[in-house]
Amino acid sequence: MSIRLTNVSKGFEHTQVLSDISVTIAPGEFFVMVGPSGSGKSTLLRIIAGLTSVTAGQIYFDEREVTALPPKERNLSMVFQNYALLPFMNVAQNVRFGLDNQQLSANEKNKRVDWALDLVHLSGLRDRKPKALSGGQQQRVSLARALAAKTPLVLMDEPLSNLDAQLRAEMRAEIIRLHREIGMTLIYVTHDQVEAMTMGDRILVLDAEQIQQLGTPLELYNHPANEFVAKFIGTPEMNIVPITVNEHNQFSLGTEFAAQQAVPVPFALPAGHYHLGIRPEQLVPLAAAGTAALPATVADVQQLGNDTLIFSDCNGQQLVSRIPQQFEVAVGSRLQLAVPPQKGAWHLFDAQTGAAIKEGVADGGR
Ligand SMILES: Nc1ncnc2c1ncn2[C@@H]1O[C@H](COP(=O)(O)OP(=O)(O)OP(=O)(O)O)[C@@H](O)[C@H]1O
Repeated sequence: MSIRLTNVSKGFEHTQVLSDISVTIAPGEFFVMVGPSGSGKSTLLRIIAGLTSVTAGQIYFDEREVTALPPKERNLSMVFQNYALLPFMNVAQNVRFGLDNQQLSANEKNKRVDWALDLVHLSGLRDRKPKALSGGQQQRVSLARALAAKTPLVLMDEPLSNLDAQLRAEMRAEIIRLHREIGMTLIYVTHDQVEAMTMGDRILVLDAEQIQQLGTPLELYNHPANEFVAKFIGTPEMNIVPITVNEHNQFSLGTEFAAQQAVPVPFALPAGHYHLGIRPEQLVPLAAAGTAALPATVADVQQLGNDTLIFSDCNGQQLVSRIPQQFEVAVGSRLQLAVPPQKGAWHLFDAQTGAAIKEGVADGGR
C-alpha cells in the first residue's frame, strides 16, 4: 500500500507540531521517521493511523483519501513501545485478540495465530501469560499480534526502546527479516539514529515542525542537507566548526583568519566564512607534521577496543577523531590532524543558515 501525505499540519492548543509535511511512501517500503524528542514523530504516525486528526492537509492510502476515516477503517496495524498486551490473556489469546476486528472463521483465526507465532519464534510459549515473558518476548507477542492481521500497512512507534542493547540488536534483525518475508509497507518511528540507519530503505528526519531531509541512509550520511542532519546522523557526531578562507585559498579555524594557523584548502573555495563539517573518521592524525594539517592538543582519549576516539582542541575549537584501531596518545600532547584532501570529506554549510552549500562551491562549480 502506498501512503501519501499532502501539506499536513498539526497544532495543539499551545504548540504547532507539524507544518506543511508532504511525503510519498512506496508500497512495501521500510520507511523510518527519526528526530529528537518532541519533534512530532509520534504525532505524524498517529495521524497516519487515524488516532490524531490533522489541522490541515490530506492523507491518501493507495490514492484513496483516508483523512477523515477512523483507524479501524484504514486497514493497518500498530506496534507500540509498551507492548500493550492484555495481562489476563496468554500469548496465543493476545495474538488472536488482534484479529477481533476481522471477519474470519475461527479456523482461519487459529491458522493466523499459529503462523504469526511461528514467524516470531514463539510457538513454544503460546500458553504463557505476559508476566512470565521477558521484555523481548513480550515485544515479539505484540509484533505477532500486528502481523497476524496481515494488513498491508504496519506502523511501529519506538517498538524497541524498552529493551536492553543486546535484545534491541536481535529484534532489529528480526523486524528486518519479517519485513523482507512479508513485504508490507512499514512505517517505523525511532529517535535512535543507529536504528534508522540500519533498518530503513529511506529515512525522514523531522525537526522544528519540518522535514529536514528525506533520503536513503547513505544519502543522509554522505550528503546531509544541513547542519542539523549532519549532527543527528553519525556517532560520534560530525565535527562542525567555523572556518575563514582568505583570497589565497587558505583557511584557518575560527571566525577570523589566523595567518599563523593557515592551511591550504585542497580545492578552489571562494574567500569567506563557512561552517566546515568533517566526520570524525576523516580527521585522523598524521604520523609527522605535514603542510595540510591542523595542529591540535589532545584533551581526552577514549579507547573503545576496536576504535580510539581522540578529543582535541585546535585554535579554540573542539574536534573529535575516530581511528579504527587502538591508538596510544597522551592527554596534553600535540597532534597534527590531516586535512582530508578529497572534496567528498568536506561538508560546507552556510555560516548563517546552516544549509549545505552544494553547487558552485563545495563541488567546485560542477
Ligand atoms: N495531545 C496533545 N496535546 C497537546 N500537545 C501534544 C499532544 N500530543 C503531543 N503534543 C506535543 O506535540 C509535540 C510532539 O510530540 P510527539 O509525541 O509527536 O513527539 P515525538 O517526536 O514522538 O517525541 P518522543 O520521541 O519524545 O516521543 C510535543 O511538544 C508534545 O508535547
